Amino acid sequence: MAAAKIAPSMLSSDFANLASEAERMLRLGADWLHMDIMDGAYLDCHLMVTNPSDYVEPLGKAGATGFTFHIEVTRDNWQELIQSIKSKGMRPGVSLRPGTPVEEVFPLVEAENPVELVLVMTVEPGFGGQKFMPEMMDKVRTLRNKYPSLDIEVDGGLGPSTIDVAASAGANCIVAGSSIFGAADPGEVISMLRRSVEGSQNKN
Ligand SMILES: O=C(CO)[C@H](O)[C@H](O)COP(=O)(O)O
Ligand SMILES: [Fe+2]
Repeated sequence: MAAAKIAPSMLSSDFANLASEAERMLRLGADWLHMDIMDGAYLDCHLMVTNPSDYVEPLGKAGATGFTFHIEVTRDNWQELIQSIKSKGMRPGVSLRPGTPVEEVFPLVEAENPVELVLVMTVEPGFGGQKFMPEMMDKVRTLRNKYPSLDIEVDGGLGPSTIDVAASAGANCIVAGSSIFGAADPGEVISMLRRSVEGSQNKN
C-alpha cells in the first residue's frame, strides 16, 4: 500500500521567512515540502517550465528528493529525463494538467526505467487558492485500479472539504497550500488530511 504523504505547498508560505516556514511545517507533521517552480513561459505544475532538463542538475545539487515534470512538455524526451533525474539521486514523477488524458502517462509508469509518482493536477496550474476539480478523480481512480502501489499525488484546492473525495478515489500524496498556511491550526489540517488518506486505505 502506498503510504500517506502530506505536502504543504510552499507557494502559500511567507516567502520572507521561507526557512522558518519550512521548519514549522515539518514540526507540524508534514512529510514533504512541495516546491512549485515556474518560469512563466509554460505555466504548468511542479517544474512549470519549458525545459525541465535544465533544472535536474541544480535541483539535484540543492538536495531535492522528488523531481516532477510535466508530460505536456516532455513527450519526446521523457526517457532521457527520467534517467538523468535518477542519476542525480532524485525520484522522478510526472504530472498532467486537467485537459490531458490519463492514458498519456501509462507508458511512463510501465517503462523499464519508470516514474515513481504521478501527480494529477486538480486545478489549472499557476497559482494557489483555486477551486478543486472533482471531475479529475476519474483519473485518480483509473491510476489506482491499474497501479495499486503507485504514489498518486493530487495538487490544487485540497483541504478539509475536498480531501475525502480525493482520498477515497485513491490519492495518497496530498499537496495543500492555502488550506494549510491559511488555517488557524495548520498542524490540525495536516493531521486531518493524513487521517482521511489512511482511513480510506483501511476501508480497502
Ligand atoms: O501547483 C500549484 C499551483 O500550480 C500549487 O501546488 C497548488 O496550487 C497548491 O495551492 P492550493 O492548495 O492553495 O490550491
Ligand atoms: Fe504544485
